[in-house]
Amino acid sequence: MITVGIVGGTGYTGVELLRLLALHPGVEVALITSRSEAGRPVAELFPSLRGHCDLAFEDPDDERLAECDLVFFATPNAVAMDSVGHLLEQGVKVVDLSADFRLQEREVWEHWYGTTHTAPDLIREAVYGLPEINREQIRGARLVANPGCYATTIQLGFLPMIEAGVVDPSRLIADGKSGASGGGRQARMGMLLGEAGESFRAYAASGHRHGPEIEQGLRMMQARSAPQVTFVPHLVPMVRGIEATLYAEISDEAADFQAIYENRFRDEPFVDVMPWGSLPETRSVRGENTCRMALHRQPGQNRIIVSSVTDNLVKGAAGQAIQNMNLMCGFDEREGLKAPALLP
Ligand SMILES: NC(=O)C1=CN([C@@H]2O[C@H](COP(=O)(O)OP(=O)(O)OC[C@H]3O[C@@H](n4cnc5c(N)ncnc54)[C@H](OP(=O)(O)O)[C@@H]3O)[C@@H](O)[C@H]2O)C=CC1
Ligand SMILES: CC(=O)N[C@@H](CCC(=O)OP(=O)(O)O)C(=O)O
Repeated sequence: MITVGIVGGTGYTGVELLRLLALHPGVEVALITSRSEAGRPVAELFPSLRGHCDLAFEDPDDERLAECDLVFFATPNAVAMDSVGHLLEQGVKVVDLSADFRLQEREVWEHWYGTTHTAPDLIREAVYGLPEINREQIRGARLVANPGCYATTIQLGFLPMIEAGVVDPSRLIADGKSGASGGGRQARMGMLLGEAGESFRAYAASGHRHGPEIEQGLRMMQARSAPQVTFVPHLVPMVRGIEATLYAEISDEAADFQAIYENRFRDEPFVDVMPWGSLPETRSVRGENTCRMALHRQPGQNRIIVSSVTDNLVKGAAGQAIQNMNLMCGFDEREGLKAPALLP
């Protein structure tokens, strides 16, 4: 049994960690932080956790966190970096759901996140937490940078064709759509029902911070030339889910893409390749730690198309964080993550 702490327990990914960890037989959640709700019982704010969690929120305190075996940071960007060094020194493992340790180049991180990195020495140590490409490094890591939700959905969708070298990595397109929970639980005008409901729009079309994260991930997959991805996200008036439609130009006409994808992910517990021509839906992964995808090609065209879906709060965040914790702490990778999707 290990003890874990969650920093940011009132946010969408924090409460999703609580929901999933309630069913994990090897984990005791020992403390949950919130500055705005300190002192309030967790199950009072989230009645779905009545009977599963008898803790009250407490103010974040590094000394208290240092009593845990592992700490999840489910906090906005640029928060974890101030505490991680101290926790690692105290022998605590860390999974950071924010972006603080995802980008290996400090200057690139500072450009996209608009602030100075306060723990640059830890950037090199952090392991990018996409188990499908980094499983062995994650097992030995003290600090895991959990990938972004779009980045997970898009990197997994491109992974087999990039590794196999059967497309041009410099001409990739990723058309992403996310539900509103991807933007977090804090109040924002653009996320109000009256603003985002009954409507559909692109955002960050001139550059999103997951763009460099996706390209860095594709470089780890051994792209033969520098990968370039045109990524445009969209906000969909639903709560959970991401669908990414990916386009790549085929460089090897003899390649059997369906076989490449099925072989690459055959032993992956959390990636599902559907039959050729299928259309995965976000609701097929709602609440589930799965990335589900399917391949298409239009007649007479040299583009391969992949439709890839995840639940942004599960495989895109809390589920993947628990998958990483399982690897770091020697549990079965699937522990606590076996439940199928919620339908309808
Ligand atoms: N939502 C999603 O789909 C995904 C989110 N992520 C990333 O995960 C992280 C959490 O996201 P999400 O759950 O949506 O965020 P929310 O905005 O919903 O929640 C943020 C949480 O952090 C706490 N918090 C805020 N500021 C601080 C601070 N300075 N110190 C300590 N705690 C703080 C808040 O509580 P309080 O203010 O009361 O302390 C709250 O509990 C973000 O970095 C996000 O980018 C990654 C993948 C997907
Ligand atoms: C709908 C919506 O706003 N989605 C978020 C998803 C990104 C996210 O959560 O990623 P980080 O972990 O890098 O912050 C966004 O586009 O900013």
